[in-house]
Amino acid sequence: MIEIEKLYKKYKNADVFALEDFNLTIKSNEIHGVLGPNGAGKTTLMSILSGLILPTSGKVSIQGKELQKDLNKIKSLIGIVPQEYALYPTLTARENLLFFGKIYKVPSNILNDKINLLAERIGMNKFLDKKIESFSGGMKRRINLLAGILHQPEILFLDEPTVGVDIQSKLILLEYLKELNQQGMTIVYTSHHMAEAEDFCTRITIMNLGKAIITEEPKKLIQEHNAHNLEEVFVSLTKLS
Ligand SMILES: Nc1ncnc2c1ncn2[C@@H]1O[C@H](COP(=O)(O)OP(=O)(O)OP(=O)(O)O)[C@@H](O)[C@H]1O
Repeated sequence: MIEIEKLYKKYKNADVFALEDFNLTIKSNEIHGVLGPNGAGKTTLMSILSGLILPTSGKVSIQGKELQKDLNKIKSLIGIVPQEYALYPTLTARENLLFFGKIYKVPSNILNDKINLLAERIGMNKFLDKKIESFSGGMKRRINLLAGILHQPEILFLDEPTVGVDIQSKLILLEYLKELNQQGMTIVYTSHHMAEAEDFCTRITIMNLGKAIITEEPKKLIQEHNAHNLEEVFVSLTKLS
């Protein structure tokens, strides 16, 4: 479970808060979508939850551990798949994954087998010994995902994992993420694709201007707003006033 209370973030030299009185509880085993227009604060939130940047104030606890106090313990419980590729282009996919496996302290006697197994699951086993620079966007995203889950985290943070991805890679990614969720992984993801989020997420939070506007199951939200789909609800709740 992730508990976020009264979270504020103001970047140096910024005039406004990127996050302002942000409160949210993400339950275990959810696929939780964090949705919002450009600049809403999604990446800022994900970066704080992943321990990459510090909040200005507020409290975050992950699996009962306070983020600022127990960051090292929390880091072994979480996986991070950032918006930008975290991969070294001149190394092969396998070399990249070996590197991430070592950082996350995956035992070296099982690391290579694990890489083979996971790569096979997402259709990348034939490409493991090819350099990242030769990969399409979808292939990079698939390897990027494996880099974030090699250590079997309890919670996975994904920032726009399907951007620049062809439909085949997208389906493979989403199907595999659902499978990981069924095996017990909590998934927190950001996206601008409302149709994708509607189908993929068990609950979503719509945020705007640094604040959480609403948290609900997509179907309930659509019903409650008498809308046809999530996009309609999203547009009406984030309208510029
Ligand atoms: N490093 C930074 N320094 C100063 N301001 C920043 C920085 N990063 C983000 N911001 C500001 O914080 C606010 C929230 O940005 P953030 O990137 O978290 O939004 P987002 O919802 O992820 O947007 P997008 O959908 O475009 O990725 C914006 O006003 C942005 O300009």
